[in-house]
Amino acid sequence: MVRFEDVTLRYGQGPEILTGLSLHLEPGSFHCLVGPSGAGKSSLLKLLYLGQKPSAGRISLFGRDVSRLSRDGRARLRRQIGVVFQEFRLISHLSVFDNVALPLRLAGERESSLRTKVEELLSWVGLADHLRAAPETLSGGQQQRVAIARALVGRPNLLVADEPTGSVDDRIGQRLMHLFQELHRNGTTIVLATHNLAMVERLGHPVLRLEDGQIAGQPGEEREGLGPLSPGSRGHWPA
Ligand SMILES: Nc1ncnc2c1ncn2[C@@H]1O[C@H](COP(=O)(O)OP(=O)(O)OP(=O)(O)O)[C@@H](O)[C@H]1O
Repeated sequence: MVRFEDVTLRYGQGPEILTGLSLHLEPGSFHCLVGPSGAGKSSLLKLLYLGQKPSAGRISLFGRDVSRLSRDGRARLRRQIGVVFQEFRLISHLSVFDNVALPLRLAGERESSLRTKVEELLSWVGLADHLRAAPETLSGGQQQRVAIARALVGRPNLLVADEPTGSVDDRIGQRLMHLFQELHRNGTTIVLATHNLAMVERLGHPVLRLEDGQIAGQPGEEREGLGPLSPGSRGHWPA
């Protein structure tokens, strides 16, 4: 599903953020990505959703070497990936409904069929009463839920989420985690970056710990994840 081979990333002439990183994530797996602030979690996710090209190395998604894809091929692949951005990135001049409907409209889905999907999902995340609202009139937590609904509405094969519960209260956070677990059970591959180690432990999925440009533990080697966090490793990273 996801294969990184010797991937290095630097921005311009800056330092290497990721250094010869290799990684293999099986289809249908759920991994939590943790590590200190600035370790490069968002950068790794950016590579995953094709928002950034690596400086060196090879990335394959769904069995395709992404560097060999045409522009159209990249766009098609990108449509199979749902992304929850840390800073939401909602489109301010579109309503809540239209933000969530956007991926389906771009994929050419008919209005009659997308309406039900969008309304159901927005209802599920507790925003049924805000369909016509402008994003800036919502609280941070509500905007985050719109961003999550938009990432999920196309039923992506790969879901990439950057701190997806950072702005919601515990109750909503748990509900969202249930939703992610349900997606995982339905076969979606998920990579979730977070500082919330309690949530990581609750989820109980394999952990990828990013440190010094590498997945900690086996620098440069292919990883399947590190297993659940041990109780002793709780609380190492600042929120
Ligand atoms: N577009 C960019 N241009 C230049 N440097 C960048 C860019 N994006 C990120 N960086 C740098 O890359 C490093 C890793 O940043 P990144 O956001 O990936 O870390 P992170 O682990 O997600 O951090 P946090 O947990 O605080 O969100 C940081 O030093 C950051 O300043």
